[in-house]
Amino acid sequence: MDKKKILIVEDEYIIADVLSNILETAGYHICGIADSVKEALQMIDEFKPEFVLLDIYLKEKLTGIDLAHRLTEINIPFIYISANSNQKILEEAKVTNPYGFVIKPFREKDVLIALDIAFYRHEKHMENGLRQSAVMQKKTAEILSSALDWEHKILEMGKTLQPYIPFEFLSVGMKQENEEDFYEIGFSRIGFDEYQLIGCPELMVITRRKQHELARLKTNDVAEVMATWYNENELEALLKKPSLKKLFADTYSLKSHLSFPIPLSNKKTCYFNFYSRRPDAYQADHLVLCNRLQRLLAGFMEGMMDTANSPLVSKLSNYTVKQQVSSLDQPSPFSGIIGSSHLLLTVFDHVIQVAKSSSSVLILGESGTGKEKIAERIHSLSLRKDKPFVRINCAALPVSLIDSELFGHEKGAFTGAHEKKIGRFEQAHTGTIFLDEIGELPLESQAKLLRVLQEKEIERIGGRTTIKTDVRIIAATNRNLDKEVAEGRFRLDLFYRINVFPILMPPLRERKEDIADLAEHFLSIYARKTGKTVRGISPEVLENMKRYNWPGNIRELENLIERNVLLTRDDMITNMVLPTQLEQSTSSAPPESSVITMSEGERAHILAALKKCNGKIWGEGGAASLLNLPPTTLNSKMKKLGIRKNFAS
Ligand SMILES: Nc1ncnc2c1ncn2[C@@H]1O[C@H](COP(=O)(O)OP(=O)(O)OP(=O)(O)O)[C@@H](O)[C@H]1O
Repeated sequence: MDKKKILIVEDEYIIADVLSNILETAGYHICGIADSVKEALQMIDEFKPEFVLLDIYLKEKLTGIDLAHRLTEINIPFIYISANSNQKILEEAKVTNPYGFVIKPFREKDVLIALDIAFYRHEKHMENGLRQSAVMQKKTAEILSSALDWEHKILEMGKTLQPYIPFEFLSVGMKQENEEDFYEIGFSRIGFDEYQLIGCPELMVITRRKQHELARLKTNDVAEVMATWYNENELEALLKKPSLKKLFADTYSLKSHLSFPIPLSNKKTCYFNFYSRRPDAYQADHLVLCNRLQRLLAGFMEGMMDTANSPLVSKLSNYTVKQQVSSLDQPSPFSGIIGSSHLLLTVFDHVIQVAKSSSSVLILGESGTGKEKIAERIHSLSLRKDKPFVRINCAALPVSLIDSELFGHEKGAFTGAHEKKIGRFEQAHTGTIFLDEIGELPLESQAKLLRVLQEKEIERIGGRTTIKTDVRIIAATNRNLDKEVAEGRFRLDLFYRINVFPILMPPLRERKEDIADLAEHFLSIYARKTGKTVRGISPEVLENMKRYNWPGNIRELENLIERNVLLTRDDMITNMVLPTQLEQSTSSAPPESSVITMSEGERAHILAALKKCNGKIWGEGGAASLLNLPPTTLNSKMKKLGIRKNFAS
């Protein structure tokens, strides 16, 4: 087997030497040791290392963080090895997306594990990258040969790019040589697969500007010569003076921007300008992608110029764009998952990006934000969709049963093991396992899980043989795993293994624009279930709902709508008591006229028990024993009723 080539960038000779010895002994080839960024760049040119170990402070002025940006551009993975634990530096280092971070002084084991994980993650990353290129090429050919009109062809191209370069607004045009050349077409994203075409006529209406004013504004746009990204502050600085970019940013509340100019073979330049409402949507990774896509997109745009009536080669005055909203006839892959906020659309893009690979996915987010729903969707969009999807809630299992539940046991393996048991991993063979609340997994089981992920085989408890398994892992947690790792409750190596592709579920309070759609969705479900005719929710109640903070997120909203559908005597919900208000009213005697539903009664009862036990659930003096319930049942009831573990609702 070829030895992997590693470059060490470290200015302390002794440390560099120790590292070099450790790595050579472990079977790596050290192709060089550089003590400054300048020397490192020369060695990279000469030796083409596959991996770089990087100290932060080096000889001369440039730091390891400066070099890291360059490494990302040329797609060489790296980890930092540094004594610096200053928060500001760590933050700056984190932005460069390293594959790991080892703090000095280090143990031999730390370095080797960090490298092993880094190679594994890079491989997954490359695998995704290669898949992306193949998908893009196929899609480009399909779009060019399709019967769509040119606007929709460009839109289709934008949609193909969306999972990799996210945007809420995309404008595509040609570099302008004079005002007459004005051509620009915009697409504003309004749903997962819905975009509004914004041509010049629409822009004139929306912004109340005349065509020549728009053309003049466009001459003020900075015309980048290479792909460049601007995050919030940089974009503000760029858009100080009036320009077309500024007009887009102001009109659509856009906060970051990636400009991607594409030189064509006829010496002209066209560009794809991406904008996002997130302040930091673009990073160095996107530049790498732009480099890779440049030829493909140039070919696409040249193909577009050959299309009959292409406005790319005629003047704007020759065409008008029909106002239209594009939506495909096929059902959305996210039907049933309600919302069109840009934060949720970003989640959808990530799902599309990762679903078809077999990479592990880590879904992070507060309780009730829809993590399980997303996990199911990743499975149903994957190539494993017809194979088992096995869910296991790590928090709901007593510690003593976790291993047998996950890996199974042989008959007689321990007292009470009367029968052989097939574990969840075996059940999930060729499919997906969803490890919900992975943050609750005890350290001992974490070690076993890590071994399963590394070796891809399991051993039943009491068994003598190993069993090969092919299982895709999706894990979820509402805990802050960074913090769990820092405090020693979660293994760093397991964290890196499962954190190959993180997806962050936004809390409902950060996407309040979705509240009305969600409320309507649950309203129609519960109206149907209860056989009641409830048509809607009054605008005042909706306003109130938007002001509320939703600590229990969508689950809480669902429960609340269920309760109100049951309680309402009208065909409209015109009065809704939000949980904070409800808590106050249930702690005193309920008003005589009000009806308390079963779940409200149950909720108040559980809250009272929790209060009495100071929030303790398990063991002696815990709420579970007071209520005479198994703790796992109490836990799931609390979840269903939107009661958090610290028993604040
Ligand atoms: N976008 C959505 N559209 C419709 N229903 C949703 C949406 N998101 C979540 N739900 C519903 O909200 C409830 C909670 O969702 P889910 O169980 O997926 O959350 P979770 O993040 O896994 O919660 P926990 O961490 O507590 O397990 C479920 O009934 C789910 O169907």
